[in-house]
Amino acid sequence: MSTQRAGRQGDAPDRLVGQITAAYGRRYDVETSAGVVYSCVMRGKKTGVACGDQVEFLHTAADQGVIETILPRTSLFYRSDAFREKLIAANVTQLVFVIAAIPSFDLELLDRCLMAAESQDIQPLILLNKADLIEPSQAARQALGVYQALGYPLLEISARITIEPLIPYLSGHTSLFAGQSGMGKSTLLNALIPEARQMTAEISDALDSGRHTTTHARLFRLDADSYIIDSPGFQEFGLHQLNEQSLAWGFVEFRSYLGQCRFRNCRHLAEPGCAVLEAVQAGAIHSRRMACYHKLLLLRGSIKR
Ligand SMILES: Nc1nc2c(ncn2[C@@H]2O[C@H](COP(=O)(O)OP(=O)(O)OP(=O)(O)O)[C@@H](O)[C@H]2O)c(=O)[nH]1
Ligand SMILES: [Zn+2]
Repeated sequence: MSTQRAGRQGDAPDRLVGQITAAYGRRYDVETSAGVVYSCVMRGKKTGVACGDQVEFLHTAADQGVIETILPRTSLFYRSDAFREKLIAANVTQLVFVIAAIPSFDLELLDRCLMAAESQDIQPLILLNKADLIEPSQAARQALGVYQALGYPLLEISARITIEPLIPYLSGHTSLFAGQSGMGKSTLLNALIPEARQMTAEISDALDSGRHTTTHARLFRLDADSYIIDSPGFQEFGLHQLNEQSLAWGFVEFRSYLGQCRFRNCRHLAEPGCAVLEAVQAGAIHSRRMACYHKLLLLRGSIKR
């Protein structure tokens, strides 16, 4: 990715198009197809722009701009609770969910990220990092077998040893790297894109955060048609944006049973003749996944307990 900055181009503000390559605070780096980077803010008090978004902006001064319009997106990966939305990345085609045996991982976060990806037609890839930790990885591999059986690709890797096996999976995609803190996202990214380490340090310095860790989403070019968006680690992932139907649809193994229940408006809780519950009883749907669905309904306030 070029780090060339914009120069002054006359008095009348030009209207330009570019892509958000970094989102920090209320400032955004926007890169044009010519590889020029502008530091932009949103017009007025508007928010709602994410790393990866294509935007129209006015070139106001030197390397500065004001974002006027967010162009239509192909996808938006985000989380939300009852009060606010946290946009993570736009226009991604693949979610690379990074997980590792150590520190301990939370499968519910994986379930939730899969929901968010499924609802936006983003293709998931589960990346089990730290495969060099042989014993602990054994247990993780077993736990992740459930997802493999659902058809989700699972790749084992050790970022410390080599990231070579990951490269073919990234080709032609805009991949979002997401996961809990400490799973090795930064190590992976630094191995894939050596200048990423420097950029993370620069942002930390600019924000005076004193921590050289991923605090904001950032887009990197891997090759001519492959991009990576790195995102800060998270410990929770709300899905308030998804209604009951979208939640049920997000569990891929429910899909063939949806529409088969006795009641058309079945919520798959305890209704008689529920095809999804019958599939759980028959062992065709994992009870932990069903429990996760019920918990998500409970959190939405859709069911009372
Ligand atoms: N054994 C082993 N350790 C690894 C591997 N990859 C990363 N680590 C270690 O795991 C720790 C966390 O790695 P990071 O790359 O900082 O993790 P992160 O997911 O970016 O964490 P945040 O920046 O907090 O989101 C570091 O001590 C790494 O050296 C690996 O393949 N094997
Ligand atoms: Zn049902």
